Amino acid sequence: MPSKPLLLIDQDGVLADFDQGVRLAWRAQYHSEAPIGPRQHFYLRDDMAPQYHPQLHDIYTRPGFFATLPPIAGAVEALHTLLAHGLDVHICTAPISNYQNCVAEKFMWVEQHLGHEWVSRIILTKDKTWVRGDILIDDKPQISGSLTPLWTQWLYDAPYNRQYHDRRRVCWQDTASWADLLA
Ligand SMILES: Cc1cn([C@H]2C[C@H](OP(=O)(O)O)[C@@H](CO)O2)c(=O)[nH]c1=O
Ligand SMILES: [Mg+2]
Repeated sequence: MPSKPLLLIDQDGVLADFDQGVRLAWRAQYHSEAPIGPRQHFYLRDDMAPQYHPQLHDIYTRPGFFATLPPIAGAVEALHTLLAHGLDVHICTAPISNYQNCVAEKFMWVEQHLGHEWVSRIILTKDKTWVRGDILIDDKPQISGSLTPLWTQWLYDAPYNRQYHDRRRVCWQDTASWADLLA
């Protein structure tokens, strides 16, 4: 790794809490807990019975969902720290296929939580293997695409990826897990 690596940081599941956003929206609408089983799969729908899939889809495609996702604990502070240490930090995020609200709202989220100057650091792509970088911090355990990636993935810790032990694991609140980046 070069002394100042080019860093790609994923958005949902690393900066913005997609799962918690669904749980909050479900509670607000149905006045009950979201019927989500143990989190074992990356896609939330895979831990929900098929009968609930239309309601789940309705929640994460509706206006306001992506803009109002709560931040992951420690994420905003961590990104400011990384930038202050001179790292070239970019946010590398994929839109959902129903992009109508998601795309603009991902930008709004970054502006609101990180500041306007971070908007120009967003790289929006369906295929992260096309993006250059040294390290990609991402919660998705299997990232596929049409190229061989130039980056190495550090897995952002989540209940649905804990069965993977083949990569470095990062959690913002565990500062030792990313202290090497500041060295
Ligand atoms: C459908 C779904 C999408 N997402 C996020 C991941 C991607 O964003 P990101 O690349 O910022 O992590 C985006 C498109 O799949 O939506 C989840 O995190 N969980 C889900 O269940
Ligand atoms: Mg993600």
